[in-house]
Amino acid sequence: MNKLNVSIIGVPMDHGQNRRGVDMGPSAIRYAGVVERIEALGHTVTDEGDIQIGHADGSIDTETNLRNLKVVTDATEALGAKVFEVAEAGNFPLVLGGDHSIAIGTLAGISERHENLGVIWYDAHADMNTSDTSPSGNIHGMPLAASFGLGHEQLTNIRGYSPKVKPENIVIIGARSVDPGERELIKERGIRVYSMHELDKMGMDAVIDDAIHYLKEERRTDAVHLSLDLDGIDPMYTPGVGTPVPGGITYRESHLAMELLHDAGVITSAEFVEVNPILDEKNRTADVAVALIGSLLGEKLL
Ligand SMILES: NC(=[NH2+])NCCC[C@H](N)C(=O)O
Ligand SMILES: [Mn+2]
Ligand SMILES: [Mn+2]
Repeated sequence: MNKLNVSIIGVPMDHGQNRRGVDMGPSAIRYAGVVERIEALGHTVTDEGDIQIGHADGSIDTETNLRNLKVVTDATEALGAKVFEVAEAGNFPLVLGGDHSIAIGTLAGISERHENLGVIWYDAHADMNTSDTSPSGNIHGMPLAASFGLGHEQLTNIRGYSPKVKPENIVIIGARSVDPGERELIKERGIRVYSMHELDKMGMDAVIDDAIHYLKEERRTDAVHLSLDLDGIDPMYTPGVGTPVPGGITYRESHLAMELLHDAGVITSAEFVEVNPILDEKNRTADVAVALIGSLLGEKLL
């Protein structure tokens, strides 16, 4: 099997939403043994440490309807630079969140190196709001829209270019909570969504197969980023998330998904986000994140 040089980048940020504690996600995932788990598979791991995150007061700006815009912009800019640097060096970027707003930075760093990036968004949510449609002002509900160029200019223009991805190169898996503005965008931009409905009908095996075929054969993407929000999984397995939605993907289905993605060899970068140790039970959610990272990077029973 292909051995990787994995670069771990922690992003202890909780300013993209309003439940404190998700900034401790990177420590919890490290504590759950992520480095050892990856090294045991024969990969080399460099822990690049954490991106510096500023302070913010948590208020929503009345003019922009955005919470903590400045600090999120600064953090995603710094993350984008780091991701670009490690990817340029030939390493596999593995970003640990932190709330999902950090994906704005990850995608900014990754996409700069690719003509036709694909994205798999494993999430209960579509994260496709803009400041105009957001019910919360929370930037963690906006990274996908920002990455295809919609929303506040400071969010769309990280690293000085926009858009980062084509909407047709995005696949969402696990959606079950979608806001009205997001629903419109999904239809209008032709974004491929495997909601819980499709997952139940087709099964995870066929969903991943279909998604890979779509991204590689139809869309001809030259790299695929996996953005995995732990709330995509059912909260009975991952209680430590800020916006849990019942009726989610199971633990077993999620492992199968990671194994199939590994076997297909399509994923070129990944991030695991929204682990909130304050809301968790005995670090279970971080343990699931580490186990899924193991499967994604080649762990097998026998
Ligand atoms: N990354 C997440 N957990 N996002 C949750 C977003 C929830 C809701 N759609 C919002 O815009 O506020
Ligand atoms: Mn989510
Ligand atoms: Mn999300």
